[in-house]
Amino acid sequence: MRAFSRRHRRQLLLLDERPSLLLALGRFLFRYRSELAPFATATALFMGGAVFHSQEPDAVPWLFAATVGVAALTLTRSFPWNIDRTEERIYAAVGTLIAGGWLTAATALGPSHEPLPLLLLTATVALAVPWWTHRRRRARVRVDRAIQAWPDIAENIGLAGSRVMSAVVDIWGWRARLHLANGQSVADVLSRVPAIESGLGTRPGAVRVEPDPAHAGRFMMRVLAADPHAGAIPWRGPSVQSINHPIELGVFEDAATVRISLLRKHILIGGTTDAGKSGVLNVILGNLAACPDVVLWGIDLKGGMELRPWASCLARLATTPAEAAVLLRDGVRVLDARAEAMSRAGARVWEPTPKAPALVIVVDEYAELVEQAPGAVEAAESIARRGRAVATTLLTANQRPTQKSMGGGALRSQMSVRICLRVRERRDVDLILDRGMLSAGWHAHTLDAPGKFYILGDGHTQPRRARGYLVTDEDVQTTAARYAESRPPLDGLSEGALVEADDVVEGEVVTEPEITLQMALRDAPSDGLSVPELMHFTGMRRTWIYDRLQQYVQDGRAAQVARGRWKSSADD
Ligand SMILES: Nc1ncnc2c1ncn2[C@@H]1O[C@H](COP(=O)(O)OP(=O)(O)OP(=O)(O)O)[C@@H](O)[C@H]1O
Repeated sequence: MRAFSRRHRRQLLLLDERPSLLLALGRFLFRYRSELAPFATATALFMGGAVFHSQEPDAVPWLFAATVGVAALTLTRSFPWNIDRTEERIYAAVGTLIAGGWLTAATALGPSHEPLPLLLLTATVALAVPWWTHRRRRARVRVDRAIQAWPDIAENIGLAGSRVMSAVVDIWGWRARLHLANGQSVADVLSRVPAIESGLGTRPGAVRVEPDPAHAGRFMMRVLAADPHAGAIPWRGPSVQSINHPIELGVFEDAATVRISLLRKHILIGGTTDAGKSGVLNVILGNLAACPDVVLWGIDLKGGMELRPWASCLARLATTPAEAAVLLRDGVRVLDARAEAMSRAGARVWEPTPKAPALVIVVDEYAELVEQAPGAVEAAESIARRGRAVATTLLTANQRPTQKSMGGGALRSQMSVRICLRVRERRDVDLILDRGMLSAGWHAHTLDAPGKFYILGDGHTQPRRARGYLVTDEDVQTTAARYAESRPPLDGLSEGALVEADDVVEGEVVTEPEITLQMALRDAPSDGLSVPELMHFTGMRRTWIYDRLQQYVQDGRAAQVARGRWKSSADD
């Protein structure tokens, strides 16, 4: 009996707590205020018409003039609604004309005068349909509801006390700036992203959280209704014809284009196997190949696997540790010669032109260089330290950034553009981007598709998430073939620095592809080697090979042993 009465009392209590019908109606009206706005406006007009008709019947000319005036201002100046889109302005002007016109007629005749009520109803429904279906309005309403629901969501997921400071709707979704309660951190928010997605009712992966660089107790939340990174974004070819202009690399999360300047910038690309490192490298190389004011040299110690497809656009390609060491040493010589000439001329920086091109040295897998050619590292670091002003820069791709290969951060600190694709080890984020980036919330190990990366550009303290364009093998082939013949030679000053150097043999510069060519001819089988084979060994263009062969034949150093096949004349 006692148990029954307790239950009974609890039921009575619950009944008491139930919101009253009025409260529920109020909540419904408030929640759907945007959808109900056309009916609220029609009701207000009806009542306004009744008041004006009985109290101010002489206001008719004023109301008419005000209606025309406001409609004209709306159309021409967006006033007083402050809307930027033409179609929205037209809608607002038409709505103003209809509402003002009806109010004027209701003031003159009375709101119940036939056919005014029917006209009001018809106009309300006709104007309500585009209002209800308008995408931007619906997006704004969704955001409003999410912001209202935030305190409850925050409480449920352990972020009680956090609040939305501001929110902006854009074409891909919305962004909000939030303030955390005392003692909460961005790391707490990051660990609750799936719970936030569930609370907001979005698809998984729709919510992105970024720290506010200015305040540890604030963060930015990005909610993507549509994901610009959902699919591969095809590359449309080079976007520049000079290194003086920023290249287009891909697309940020908010669908803005990623533009980076390569002029006087060392670039570090890092990412695990299949993260899309070659993709990013190819977008950059594709753009640089189209620039007649850049000379490209390449080092690829994985047998040229990565850079060989670009061989026709590379003035030099080193595929062995010895070749890499020579190439980097020459890079330093170019740098020194330029620096000296500039200091003589009192110039501050080397301005690249087709006659005085920039020199970009591409190093695929820098860790490999450190391991296989440790003697060359000093030259690479020297270029990293001193090369910017003389437009002699490094572009390195790293599958395995190690503490050792990054020189304890010395090399990284010179890299002004850092691109971090998906990494296998969480700590690699700090090696590629910067120390502390992992704990600050840049979780590159969670990037979920190839080509997605965080980019830390010159002058920015916070990385941004983006996806690179997808460059296919055919894109590489066609781009390399298209620009192969228009690649510039090095300027006279830089060439001169190499000629003056100690590897002069009887007045001729022996560069490392040339050494490879001579060795290949010397070691060729008795029926010689074909030009495509020699191109494969040296990584050089057909014309370059023919030039050298012609010269060697003249000098008696090589001979054509069969049709199209060559061998060294000296059988040593
Ligand atoms: N931006 C991109 N968008 C979509 N897919 C991409 C993108 N970049 C690369 N991919 C795809 O991802 C796969 C791996 O790409 P890629 O070869 O560039 O990776 P990687 O990091 O260079 O790998 P590895 O280190 O093994 O050479 C390829 O199948 C490629 O088609």
